Amino acid sequence: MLYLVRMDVNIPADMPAEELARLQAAEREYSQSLQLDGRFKHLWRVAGEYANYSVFEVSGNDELHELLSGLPMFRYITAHVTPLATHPNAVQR
Ligand SMILES: O=C(O)C[C@H]1C=CC(=O)O1
Repeated sequence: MLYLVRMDVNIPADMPAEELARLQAAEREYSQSLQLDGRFKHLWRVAGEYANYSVFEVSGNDELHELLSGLPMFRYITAHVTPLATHPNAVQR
């Protein structure tokens, strides 16, 4: 199944810079491992916001939840999940 996920990231203003750098490095490593194994299909920054739109291809809700809750930044992320279905007018490429 395909899911569109908007993630809004809210890092506490008082988080020490070293802790933030460690968190961002862990996030990159985890995120890129999912991109490389093919389950994290797209990752786009929302221009001007600390937010992203992501597309995941996974077996279903449980696997999506497992991946999202594994994000090192999960506790600082508000995620809005939209399941995607096939549009009948979409040109198959
Ligand atoms: O948008 C962000 O920076 C948070 C995040 C979620 C996946 C990822 O690689 O970074």
